[in-house]
Amino acid sequence: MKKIAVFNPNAGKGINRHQLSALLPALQIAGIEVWMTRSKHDAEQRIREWCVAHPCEEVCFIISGGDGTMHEAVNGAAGHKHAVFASIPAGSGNDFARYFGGFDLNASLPESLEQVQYEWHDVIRYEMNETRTAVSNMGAGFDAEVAYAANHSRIKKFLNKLSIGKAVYVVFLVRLLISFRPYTLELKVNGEKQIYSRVWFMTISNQPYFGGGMKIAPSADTKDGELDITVVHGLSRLKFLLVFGSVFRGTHTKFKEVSVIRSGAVICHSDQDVRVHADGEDNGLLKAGQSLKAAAAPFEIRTVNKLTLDES
Ligand SMILES: Nc1ncnc2c1ncn2[C@@H]1O[C@H](COP(=O)(O)OP(=O)(O)OP(=O)(O)O)[C@@H](O)[C@H]1O
Repeated sequence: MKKIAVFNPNAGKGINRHQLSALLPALQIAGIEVWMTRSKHDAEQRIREWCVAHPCEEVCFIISGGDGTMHEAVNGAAGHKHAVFASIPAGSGNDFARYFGGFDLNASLPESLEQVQYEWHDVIRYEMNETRTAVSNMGAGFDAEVAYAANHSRIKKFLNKLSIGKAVYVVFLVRLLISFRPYTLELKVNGEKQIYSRVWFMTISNQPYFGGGMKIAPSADTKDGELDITVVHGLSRLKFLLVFGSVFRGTHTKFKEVSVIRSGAVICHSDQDVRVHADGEDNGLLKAGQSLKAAAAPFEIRTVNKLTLDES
């Protein structure tokens, strides 16, 4: 199988920039083509071009970056049935690798990649301004605002260099806790309409983790053909902070203000403009009254089976 390793030098604290040059000869000897992304959207664009040029070729895209780079890769390869994805986690959050597994960027990488097996998983196919795919999760509201503010801040890079990149989220979490305006959300799920008021955020999950290790949807499973929808609503600012803290342990679902719904598809409407993310990447504003449609697309993605690798 053809193997292409895609490195995002901008991800996380920049380990790719520092470690890749030492590993390049080994990757080349192993016949692994290496691309370094040049800008945002470059990975998606180049993968799309490669897939169009090689419609029938089996290929493994080994993505070294964070969830945003994997999101781009999966969307670049959309429709190419012969693609497999592997992760070398190098981002700040790395929720893809936390669930699907990942490889270390070290001298044994080419050898490890020789032994892998693959598994099919569901993805989230969503439609807002265009039709796209999310691998791990997407959401609307407070969390998307925090991610947007953090990713557009100058201090993220600085904190990443100090290996405390996640601290930037705490800074903006506190700031937005004061200014965020909860919204009214209408969901169409399982043939029913449900309305939630004072919504802080809503996530649509394919797998349990989001936001860099928070277990927002503890029961989510990428092979059940269902989306796990979590709505956090009707809370004071103080209680929201308490519930948000409990997400790290996955105990938030005990609160009555946290609704969990499982459905194959969902249509969302908000009463005000609300920010949306997909795999932690900003997806713009869902305008008041605009539809966000999402559905589980069963067994649409093949990822490297890390467990098999560990056992071999
Ligand atoms: N060469 C590049 N220069 C600037 N930005 C890039 C480049 N290559 C990719 N990007 C962008 O960098 C952003 C951050 O990448 P990514 O999300 O993978 O890392 P992260 O934010 O550190 O990790 P995580 O999403 O897991 O928290 C993405 O939006 C991606 O599109």
